[in-house]
Amino acid sequence: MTAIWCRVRALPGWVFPLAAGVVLILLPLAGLDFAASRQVQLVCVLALLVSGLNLSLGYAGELALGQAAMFAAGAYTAGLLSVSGHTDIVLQLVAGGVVALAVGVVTGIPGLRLGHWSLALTSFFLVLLVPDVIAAFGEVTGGRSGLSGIAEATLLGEVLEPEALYVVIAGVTVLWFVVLRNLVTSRHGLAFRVLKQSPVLASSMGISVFRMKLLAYALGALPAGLAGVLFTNLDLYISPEAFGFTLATSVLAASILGGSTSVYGAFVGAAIMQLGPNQSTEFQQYALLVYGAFLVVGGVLLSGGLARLYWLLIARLDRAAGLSSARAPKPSGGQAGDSEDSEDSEDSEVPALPGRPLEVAGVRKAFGGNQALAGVSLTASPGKVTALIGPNGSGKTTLLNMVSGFYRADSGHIRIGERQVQRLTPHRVAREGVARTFQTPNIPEGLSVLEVVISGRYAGQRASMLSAVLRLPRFRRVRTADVAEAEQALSLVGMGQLRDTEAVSLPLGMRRLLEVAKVLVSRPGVVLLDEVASGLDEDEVCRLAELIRRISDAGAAVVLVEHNFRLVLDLADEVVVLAQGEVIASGPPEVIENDERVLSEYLGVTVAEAGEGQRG
Ligand SMILES: Nc1ncnc2c1ncn2[C@@H]1O[C@H](COP(=O)(O)OP(=O)(O)OP(=O)(O)O)[C@@H](O)[C@H]1O
Repeated sequence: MTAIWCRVRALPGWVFPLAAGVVLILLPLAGLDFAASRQVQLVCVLALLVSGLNLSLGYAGELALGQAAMFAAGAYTAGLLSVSGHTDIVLQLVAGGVVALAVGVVTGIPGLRLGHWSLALTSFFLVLLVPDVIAAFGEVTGGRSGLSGIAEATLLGEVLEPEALYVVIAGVTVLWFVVLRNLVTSRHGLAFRVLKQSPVLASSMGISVFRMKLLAYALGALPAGLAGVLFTNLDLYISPEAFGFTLATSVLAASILGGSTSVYGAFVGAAIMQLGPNQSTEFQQYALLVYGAFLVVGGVLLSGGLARLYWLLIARLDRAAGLSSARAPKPSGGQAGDSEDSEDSEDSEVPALPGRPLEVAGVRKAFGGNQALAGVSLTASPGKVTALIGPNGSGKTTLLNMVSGFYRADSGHIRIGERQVQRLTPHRVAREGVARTFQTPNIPEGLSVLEVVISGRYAGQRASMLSAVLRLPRFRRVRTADVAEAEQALSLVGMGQLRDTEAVSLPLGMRRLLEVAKVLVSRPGVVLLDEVASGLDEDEVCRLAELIRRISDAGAAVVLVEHNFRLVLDLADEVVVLAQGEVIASGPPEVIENDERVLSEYLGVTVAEAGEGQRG
């Protein structure tokens, strides 16, 4: 039994879904009657809708109920094309997909621009409006009594018989799931997962939060539009009631049930919803009530949906068979890399970094009446470590947040090389070559150590979504480079053997080193390290110090915010001391460690006491 399980697990992850897809397409050969065939086709239609929602809700973390509106857009596009004599299914699928995409973009932009819950609210109102909009254009759409006179679809001039239509519906569904699987297991899927958990982290890595969320929402419109076209050709009649709030809630319920962060969970959730409750006419009367109760209870009790239960079961079987769960594929179905664990190597080279000078001039920032920075100036040069020290609340983190674009300066300038960056958004600053760590390590859940490091390369190395979806050579080249560079960076921080471990499970010290490895693979020109040594044991501090030195030797301008005075004195080329938002001293470490004001304000000792301390 164990041997069989090990063999099954050794197969590539895509084998089983592909086999299931082939079975789905060939199902009529098993002698499906008309009713059963119709149900399977309705499952496909619902699964397309649910997978679109999963993309924005599960992957980009944006609750958007607009799928019903995009479904309607696809359905009415197909219906209207058909009544005007354009029955070709390919033409309808292209047109329905494009119109749904347009609806997604047009409704997504204002919702996402406003931020917070705005997309959820705008898409909610959009769904409420759909029946009224269809009714308002009654002369074209048939109004509340529906659009009839839809002719059977054709392909290359031939009418599609029911069996052929089945193959088209199942085929489009399988194709879309292949596309979705390829997308979410690519570096774009990784970027979506980072974005969902921490937009701050994502933007500090050069990912445009707005663009990525819009992309997920608009891309999710595509399967909804296709589903609409297929639904129209299945029923040959459409009316506004089919696209209302009840449908939107059933899509959301199926998404939560199957697991919104799962590709295939969308199909399972849709199948259960379609073959279960949606069958009963009695249920239809109370559908909204039941969906609502299900969302509340299911959302709490079944976190991660059936997909999570599935992965827990797989992990248990893996353990029973003696397989390391760390090597098991992630819930999204993807393996981050295929190569063997690398040996740690203290001798691994830090690649040359495109260092750029950072210049902060007269920067002021107030939070209400609290003047956090009162005209701070400093310069960090490439190839040098510039330490920023000062008592708690003196403004160090605020300054890092200003440089990386999270706060806007009230006045003053910040330059990276020749470029003024004080008005740029965080992801644009990151694209200017600024990489940073956070005071509390910001590591997304559910990512392996290797995936976390790979995510650091997202903004620097471009491979289009199309190349990811079609698995073009460019995608494979970038993926190979992603894995190789991430492994090299991990070996530099001495964590090569941990590449498949879940990153959030690491102790604090290792999470800090992991952040440094992630920073490194982004090939930064300016590196901002916010208290990276805190929580590290002595060994780790030594390894970190060595690493920081090598990063600056490789050419980067390093700004080190640190409370460990000894580390600062050992490592820094230049020290800038802040107190109450002002620079009270700056210079080489040997000057700073004897500066009376620094010793009294920062360390609370006199020069004589400090000297005794060092002698002791
Ligand atoms: N988002 C914010 N809103 C309001 N006040 C803030 C904000 N961020 C920082 N401050 C205030 O600005 C001042 C400087 O804080 P900052 O975190 O930059 O200090 P720090 O030197 O990094 O301190 P620590 O060493 O404790 O991290 C503090 O008085 C803090 O309360």
